[in-house]
Amino acid sequence: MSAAPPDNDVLWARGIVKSHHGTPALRGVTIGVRTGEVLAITGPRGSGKSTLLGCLSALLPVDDGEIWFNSSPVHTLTRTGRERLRRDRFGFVGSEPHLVPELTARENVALPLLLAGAGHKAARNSAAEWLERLDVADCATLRPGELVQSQRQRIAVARALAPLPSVVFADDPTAPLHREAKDQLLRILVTAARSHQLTLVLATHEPELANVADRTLALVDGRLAAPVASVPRGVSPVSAGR
Ligand SMILES: Nc1ncnc2c1ncn2[C@@H]1O[C@H](COP(=O)(O)OP(=O)(O)OP(=O)(O)O)[C@@H](O)[C@H]1O
Repeated sequence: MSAAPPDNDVLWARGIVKSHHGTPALRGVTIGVRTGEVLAITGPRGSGKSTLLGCLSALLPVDDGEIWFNSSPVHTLTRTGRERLRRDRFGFVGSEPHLVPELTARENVALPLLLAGAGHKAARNSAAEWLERLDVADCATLRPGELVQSQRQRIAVARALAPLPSVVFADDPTAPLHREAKDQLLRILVTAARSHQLTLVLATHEPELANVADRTLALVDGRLAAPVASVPRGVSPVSAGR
């Protein structure tokens, strides 16, 4: 019989274990993500960051352990249930912006809103606002092939945030960018998440990028190490290993 997840955690996982074709990636990770926080997961390449984000975001089923979203179990959901949860409640930004090449930037950002049932005009207006917020309004009518990588990545961020998901997962979103564009994208992502009270879980192998987070946890070889930094914003710190 399991204990109930803490009330103020939007996501809570206990003892999650995950292997890829026999290669262990997570070896028993317990983690809570508080509503509205910016949580950075750091660790060297291969330490399990992407796998952890994949499990928390219901992309990957766990081999063992529990995951709860808003006090509802995720680990018992069927594939369809996980897909629905991802579509309705989560947003994603990867290191490569997977935009639809045939659509303009504005149409790419409007797409998830339309899929969620928004009207054409509302989706179009909201997409335009998000492009403005991310400082790429002038790209609205251009297609991904006409944009540079940093612009495409901003559009991918706009697309992930526009539906106002409960949790945004960003897996090394700045990886392909040069230093200045990295800092700008990260700043803009975190600012947008904070101003809309979105929870952001950010995986990065660049520890200095985690400075923007409220809390940083480090993964080492599929296990969480002790917290490496904590910048609480009016809330008391919580240990990694609850
Ligand atoms: N699809 C897969 N098939 C086989 N092994 C995998 C797969 N995905 C990840 N792994 C293995 O699982 C372990 C954790 O990988 P994961 O990608 O989660 O780490 P990471 O910290 O995100 O690394 P990176 O920073 O390089 O993205 C590694 O040993 C990796 O080789």
